[in-house]
Amino acid sequence: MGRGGDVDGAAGALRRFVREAGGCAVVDGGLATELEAHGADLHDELWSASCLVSAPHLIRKVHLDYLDTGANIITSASYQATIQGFQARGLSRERSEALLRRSVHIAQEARAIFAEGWSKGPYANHRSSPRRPVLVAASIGSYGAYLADGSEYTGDYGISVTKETLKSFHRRRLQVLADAGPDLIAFETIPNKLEAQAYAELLEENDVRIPAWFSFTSKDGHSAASGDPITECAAVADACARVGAVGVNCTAPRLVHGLILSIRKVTSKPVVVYPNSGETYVAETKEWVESEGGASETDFVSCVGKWRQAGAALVGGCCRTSPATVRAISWALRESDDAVGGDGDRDDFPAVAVL
Ligand SMILES: C[S+](C)CC[C@H](N)C(=O)O
Ligand SMILES: N[C@@H](CCS)C(=O)O
Ligand SMILES: [Zn+2]
Repeated sequence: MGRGGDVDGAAGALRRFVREAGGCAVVDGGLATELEAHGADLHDELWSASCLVSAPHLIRKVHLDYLDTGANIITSASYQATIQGFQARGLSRERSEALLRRSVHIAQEARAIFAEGWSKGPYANHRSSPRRPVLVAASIGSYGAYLADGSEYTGDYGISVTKETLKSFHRRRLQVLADAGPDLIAFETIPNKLEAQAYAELLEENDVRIPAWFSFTSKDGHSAASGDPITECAAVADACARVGAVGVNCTAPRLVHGLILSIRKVTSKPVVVYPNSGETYVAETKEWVESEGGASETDFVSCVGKWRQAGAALVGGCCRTSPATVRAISWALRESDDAVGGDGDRDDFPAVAVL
């Protein structure tokens, strides 16, 4: 990824990847959700990052399950992994940084195991084997994730938190994760414009050469969780050449279509959407409860073709979605591909590609 003049660098790289993935790339589903489904207890300030210490093998298994069900992008277990959060638990700075790097390496190991399985499989030497490219995204959860109070769904950090606060909070973590060698950096559940601005400045100042995506949360379909218009938030991402895709995650499925249309008004970068199940998160108990008018997983997958038509180029799931959701998304995209006369490249035969 070039600096300065290479203005379409990150977006161009993502566009090429999406094309290679068959016209729409499949993002994995909820990582924390699936860790819990396998018995992990995430009632902890570190949430899913606690598994980096207690159950790295489980993280690798969940990544593999998402690869097995069709994901083109797997997202590391670093969403709530922060140096500050680990240090608050008595870990040294060195150990905290090692855990951040480990989150990326676990995902890379899963990809290697997956590719190895296929290379020994019945299609290994098939001349016409189609390819399934796979990228590892390093997750960076918002400041609200670290606060562990659900503020990634409100954007309410208090007036004492400035752009500089956010930059100094994220700076070293971003550098450590970038140095671990992921293919992408996924800035997830961004609840306000201020944090997007902080990330954009950090990407430039730290000269991060790995393509990023900015993914916001929304509760109303028009604005980020804080109330900042989604068009203004997406415009921050659009203005940063190091951002390759813009979108929303951990947002109710019923809001996604309108959000795609709004985002497309201010950017031509690929749009990424990976909604949650439509349920509501209760931070005090760290449990999910049914929302009024919430969509079920089935409703969500039936919308995938429409989201693609609206311009989504990367589609997956967030909290309360599973490998079954990802399998269904993958199939839905294949169907929509057929409907729009796509090139039919989507398949079950993987090959590893790096941007
Ligand atoms: C995306 S939310 C469900 C992550 C967990 C939250 N930051 C918490 O610690 O409660
Ligand atoms: N990548 C994270 C996002 C949480 S909102 C996860 O799936 O657990
Ligand atoms: Zn989520």
